[in-house]
Amino acid sequence: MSAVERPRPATTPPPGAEVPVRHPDAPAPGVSLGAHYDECFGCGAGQPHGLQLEARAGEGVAVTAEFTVKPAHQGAPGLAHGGVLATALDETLGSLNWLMHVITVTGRLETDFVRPVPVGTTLHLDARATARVGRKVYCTGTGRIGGPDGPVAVRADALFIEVKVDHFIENGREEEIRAAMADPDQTRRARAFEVNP
Ligand SMILES: CCCCCCCC(=O)SCCNC(=O)CCNC(=O)[C@H](O)C(C)(C)COP(=O)(O)OP(=O)(O)OC[C@H]1O[C@@H](n2cnc3c(N)ncnc32)[C@H](O)[C@@H]1OP(=O)(O)O
Repeated sequence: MSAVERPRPATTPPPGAEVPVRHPDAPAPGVSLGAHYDECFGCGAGQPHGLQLEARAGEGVAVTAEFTVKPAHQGAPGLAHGGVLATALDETLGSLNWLMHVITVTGRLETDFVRPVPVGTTLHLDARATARVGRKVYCTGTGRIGGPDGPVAVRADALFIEVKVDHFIENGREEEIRAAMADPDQTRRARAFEVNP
């Protein structure tokens, strides 16, 4: 099949796609996004073996984040599990929705594992939204070791799909949904589902 006939990858925006727009109420560059949900495996403090990833707003629709690989995150001896690294990228990319004030879920996540990541390493992540088409948000991200400008260890392109809050309410387990909705803190309640207050 020639390059002309080859179908465009699902994570590559089509020509003429809209440029993602930062919401006027998005956190200022440098501001920590905090955890969107305490029990989130990616960012919540309530998950002792979770990634406890910390993201902060960047310029435009971009974020940076750090995650330190713990012994609980191993695949091969002394090395991070690839699925955990993909989770770190998924979480970082997912946090872009907070800057656009849309609710999205991951539809597709294409990950390249470029270098092994030893336990104890801090992965420096960055992500940005590149395009929007209807409910589809295209984004890309990298994870570097040795510092924010260090060599790339993992990278991903992803397609997130905008959903209504019903996506979580109708599909989530009832006890967690009830608890999250009963949270007296309005921002925390909203952010559990990534709904903007
Ligand atoms: C800070 C927040 C961090 C959050 C943590 C990180 C994010 C996550 O991990 S979210 C959890 C993982 N993801 C999920 O559980 C999602 C499960 N999937 C679903 O619920 C559904 O398949 C969903 C909602 C993505 C799409 O379903 P639905 O709403 O019916 O949309 P559908 O009409 O099928 O698709 C909409 C468009 O997206 C495209 N699309 C949907 N899924 C994919 C996919 N996997 N690959 C490529 N394209 C896709 C469709 O082709 C369609 O495109 P077009 O508009 O051009 O026809």
